[in-house]
Amino acid sequence: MSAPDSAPAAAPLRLLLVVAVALVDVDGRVLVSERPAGKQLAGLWEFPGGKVEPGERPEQTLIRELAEELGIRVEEPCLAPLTFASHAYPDFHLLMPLYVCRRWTGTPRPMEGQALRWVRPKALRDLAMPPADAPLIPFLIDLLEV
Ligand SMILES: Nc1nc2c([nH]c(=O)n2[C@H]2C[C@H](O)[C@@H](COP(=O)(O)OP(=O)(O)OP(=O)(O)O)O2)c(=O)[nH]1
Repeated sequence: MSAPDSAPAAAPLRLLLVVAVALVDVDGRVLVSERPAGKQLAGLWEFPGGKVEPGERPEQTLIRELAEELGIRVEEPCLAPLTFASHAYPDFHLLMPLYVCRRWTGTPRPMEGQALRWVRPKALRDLAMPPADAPLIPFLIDLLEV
């Protein structure tokens, strides 16, 4: 058998399913959270959320993450799908549905010591966010900016 002419194809990137949410306040601002020092993408502002664990539905993941990260309670019918991110990082491919939520119980607070900010959707363009998040911003502007 002869050797192949071209180099072997690179191994496919592992697909990582992460779910995120834009919490929207009465003024139409969305909550972003700063990734802590020491983690990948540290210092960048992201939407609350996290990895979908085995056996979880994405909505269950969000409800769990919002309780853990922000100390708020969200009911599943209050999570409305908006769009998704599909982005190749060097070591994995991120698939990240983005939900919108306008109703929750409690006041979001930094349960893990992370910095939090409420920002207008247009102001997200000036914020340092993970590269996967940039294509999500126009959807939030269309939905929320008058
Ligand atoms: N929650 C969230 N994650 C995002 C966003 N944009 C983006 O690229 N990500 C990436 C960063 C991480 O690689 C992954 C989220 O994983 P994660 O927050 O559960 O995990 P992590 O990296 O903090 O690490 P760990 O929980 O395993 O310690 O998705 C976003 O807007 N929100």
